[in-house]
Amino acid sequence: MSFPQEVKVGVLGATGTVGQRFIVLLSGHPFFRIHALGASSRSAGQAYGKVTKWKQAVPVPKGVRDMIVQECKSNAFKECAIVFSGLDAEVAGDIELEFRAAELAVFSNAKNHRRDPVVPLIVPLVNPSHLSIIPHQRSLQSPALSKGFIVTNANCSTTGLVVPLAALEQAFGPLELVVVTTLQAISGAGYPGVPSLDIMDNIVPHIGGEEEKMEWETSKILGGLTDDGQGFDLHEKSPLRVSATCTRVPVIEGHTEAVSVRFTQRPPPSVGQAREALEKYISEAQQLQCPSAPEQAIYVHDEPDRPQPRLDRDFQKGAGVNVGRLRECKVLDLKFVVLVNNVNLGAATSSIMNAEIAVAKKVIDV
Ligand SMILES: NC(=O)C1=CN([C@@H]2O[C@H](COP(=O)(O)OP(=O)(O)OC[C@H]3O[C@@H](n4cnc5c(N)ncnc54)[C@H](OP(=O)(O)O)[C@@H]3O)[C@@H](O)[C@H]2O)C=CC1
Ligand SMILES: N[C@@H](CC(=O)OP(=O)(O)O)C(=O)O
Repeated sequence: MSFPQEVKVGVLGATGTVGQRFIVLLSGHPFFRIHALGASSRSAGQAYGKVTKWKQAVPVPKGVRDMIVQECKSNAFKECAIVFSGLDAEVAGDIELEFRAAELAVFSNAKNHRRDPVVPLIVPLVNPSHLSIIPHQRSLQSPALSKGFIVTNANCSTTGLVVPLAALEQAFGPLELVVVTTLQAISGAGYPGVPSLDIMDNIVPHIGGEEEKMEWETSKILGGLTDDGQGFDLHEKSPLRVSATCTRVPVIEGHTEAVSVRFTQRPPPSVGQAREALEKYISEAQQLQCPSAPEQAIYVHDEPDRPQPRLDRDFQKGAGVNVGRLRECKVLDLKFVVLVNNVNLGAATSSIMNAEIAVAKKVIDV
């Protein structure tokens, strides 16, 4: 696969937790070049390095430190072929619509447009085929667009869940039931996020709206397109029931999830068969040789005490999914533990990989 030499990109919400990870990843990217940065009026007009409460483990990249942060208005981003959004969901909806209307390709982390019937919700290691709805999305705008569109990536916990589920469905047919309990890192709540007095020495057994997102998004991602290619079938030919419990734990980065699944296929696959299917799973992002794709989409740990967030969240630059403790479930069929880096594959890495796939598939003309 040959990629272009240089593609100008912008980052909205550049000062936030996800925005900062975008900056780190894009600064070392082989062909995406950071051209414009946007945030709120509190930050606009000031140098990025001065206004950002930088929390990454590497210094602010030199080329970005002195860039002036813009207001999130499309005019300041018109030279960008791609705009990544790490905007607060309070404002992301309208800003992203304005950018799309200005013929910009928007790759968003925010939840606002995920349920839109013509906006693809793409986890790059699972369903890049959903990009094929974009011409229809453009045709529905008034006036119809030739370049602009919105692609969203999923909730960070959903992202970690659907990769092993996709591998199991590909090998053994539709799943029927999924029960998942998450232990989510505090970075998932942005900065400054959860007060230290709430999370130290504690577990908070509720994250507003999170369980509903996991239960709904999973079917859109694992389902296909409708027969006319103009909508999503939401896995409706074989309805998938998902029950999620989401908790916040005192971990800085990396969401852990305990998952049990039941297959429609009887008898269900054995532990050994499932292990092989998970390990052999190859995503389209890998086949297209996207630079941000992991070498292995799912790494299966055999040690009984892995995956662990502190040890495994940066494996493969946080671009793959860790699975461990694969075993029989005495209530459903199989159970296992997932670890996903919520800020990388759960957010910035997925957006970047989605954009790489869109470039590779020529959805974006660069
Ligand atoms: N953190 C995570 O693990 C994940 C987050 N997400 C989603 O990604 C998005 C960003 O999350 P996160 O980085 O954690 O959030 P943060 O709160 O850390 O950052 C929010 C960003 O939005 C900007 N912003 C706030 N208000 C406005 C406004 N009125 N106009 C323009 N920009 C504004 C902020 O700019 P300023 O600094 O100027 O205020 C900041 O850059 C959210 O939608 C979140 O739900 C998705 C998956 C995972
Ligand atoms: N709610 C997630 C992060 C997030 O912002 O999710 P979403 O993009 O679905 O709103 C967490 O707390 O870990």
